[in-house]
Amino acid sequence: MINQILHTDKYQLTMMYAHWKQGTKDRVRVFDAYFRELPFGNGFAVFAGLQRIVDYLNHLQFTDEDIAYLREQPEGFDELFLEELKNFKFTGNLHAVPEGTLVFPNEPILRVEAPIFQAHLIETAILNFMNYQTLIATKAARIKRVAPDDVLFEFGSRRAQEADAAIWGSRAAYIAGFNGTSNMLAGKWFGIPTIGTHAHAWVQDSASELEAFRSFTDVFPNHSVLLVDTYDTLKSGVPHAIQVAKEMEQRGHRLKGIRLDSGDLAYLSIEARKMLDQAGLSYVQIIASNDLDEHLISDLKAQGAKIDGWGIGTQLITAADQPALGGVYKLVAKKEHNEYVPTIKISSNPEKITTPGFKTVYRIVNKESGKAEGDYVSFVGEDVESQKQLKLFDPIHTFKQKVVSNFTAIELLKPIFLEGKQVYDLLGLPTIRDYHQQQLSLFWESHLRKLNPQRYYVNLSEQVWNVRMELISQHKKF
Ligand SMILES: Nc1ncnc2c1ncn2[C@@H]1O[C@H](COP(=O)(O)OP(=O)(O)OP(=O)(O)O)[C@@H](O)[C@H]1O
Ligand SMILES: O=P(O)(O)OC[C@H]1O[C@H](OP(=O)(O)OP(=O)(O)O)[C@H](O)[C@@H]1O
Ligand SMILES: O=C(O)c1cccnc1
Repeated sequence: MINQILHTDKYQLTMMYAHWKQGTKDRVRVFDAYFRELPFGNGFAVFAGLQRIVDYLNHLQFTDEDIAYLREQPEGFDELFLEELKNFKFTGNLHAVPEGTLVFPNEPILRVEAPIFQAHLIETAILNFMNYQTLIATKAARIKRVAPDDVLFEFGSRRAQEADAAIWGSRAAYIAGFNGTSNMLAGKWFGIPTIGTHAHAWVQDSASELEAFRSFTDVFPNHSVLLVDTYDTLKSGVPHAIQVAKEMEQRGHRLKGIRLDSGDLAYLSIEARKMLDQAGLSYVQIIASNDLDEHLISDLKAQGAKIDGWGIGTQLITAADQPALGGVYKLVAKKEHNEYVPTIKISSNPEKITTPGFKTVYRIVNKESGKAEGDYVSFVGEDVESQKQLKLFDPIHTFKQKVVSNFTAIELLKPIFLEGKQVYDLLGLPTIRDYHQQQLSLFWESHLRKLNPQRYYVNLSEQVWNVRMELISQHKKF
């Protein structure tokens, strides 16, 4: 991977410089990364982005060219500071939840503990990778929920917000259960199965539609999916596909599928299915594409559409109905004399008040039902695992509470880097996909449904809640 050290906001560098000037650059600080609101009105988000974050941290280095560029800046960075940057490397700790984990608002998904000099620099890139990939994995999970048994193809490269988004978005969709991508680079880099049909141009460029189908299937006798809507789907495209499929049968081959890319996909798929079945071609699959998303797919299913596979591009890869996840990276503790001193950011908007302290997060799973009861944010070092009972209460509406016993507390944050060294072996994509499915099985259906899901609570331990309240009253002059 490439060195992206200057993929940061300028204010990170100016704060670094100011710390360097004041002699405070090595103070160790703790930052939490989290988001405040779930995207798409969904009941959960799917964390993705860790692989890229790990690559990024492993390759952080200011090159001579980077330094020369910084030297040109009007702020006039001191030569000794630029010299210092030459030795820059990440020496801190990073904890994160594994990719594929279901995550919820206001819980730390990632925790950085590092000299402030480093912790500032990496904020922008970490949020950039986490926000985009988590957004796309979440969108993909919504699509997967409405078509759990169908084949889902990610077709978005041409419409993605540039190349990185296409490639990493494709990976995020695969984590959430997509079956393949049309993007060859994503296939090469990540081992995602690649698939492709053909474009209208193939048909337009041939002497006739029939000729186009014959020549394509001659070249790919076992992998052809024919696009049937170039001229007239039911009068021309499907009959020609049937004719060619029958000819293929004579040679011992099977047409894999047809693709519908326009018109009324419910009506056309039902009619095409009938025509294929009547011709004895029930094995030929019907793939649909055309600006699809989870709403359209679920609507098409309700209309009885006979579609086996879905090619999904624009709406998925651009998260068109909510193109950004508002994940943030906030200072929560200062390490002083080996103690973590909690720090808070107050806001007139209660949702923006941070949760102070050096914290971790547990998923509280009921041993009897096997289902998650809620997440529990505590200070690192609080003994959560061996407690007999745990009081879960909503941090804002504290009267909403329940006591759980007979539970397992699973710590979600795992050590990824310790003192700058990667200590976590990144999981392979098949393992991440399986893990994601296991994660889903921990949750009641009511939290997973697409429309108006039941809220899943993220609770604070009493200690965290008390410190938060103390700091609010210290700082806020009502
Ligand atoms: N039965 C259906 N119910 C609801 N939406 C549908 C149905 N069939 C298709 N759609 C969707 O309606 C939208 C309308 O498509 P569009 O305006 O592109 O028309 P089109 O017939 O596909 O024309 P074009 O040739 O320009 O692609 C698409 O997002 C498509 O997926
Ligand atoms: O619709 P999406 O979900 O983004 O999926 C990708 C689209 O890309 C291709 O279309 P093309 O680029 O040929 O343009 P079109 O939309 O006019 O068919 C394909 O035929 C799909 O329609
Ligand atoms: O292979 C396809 O059919 C395909 C790939 C990308 C975009 N649209 C269609």
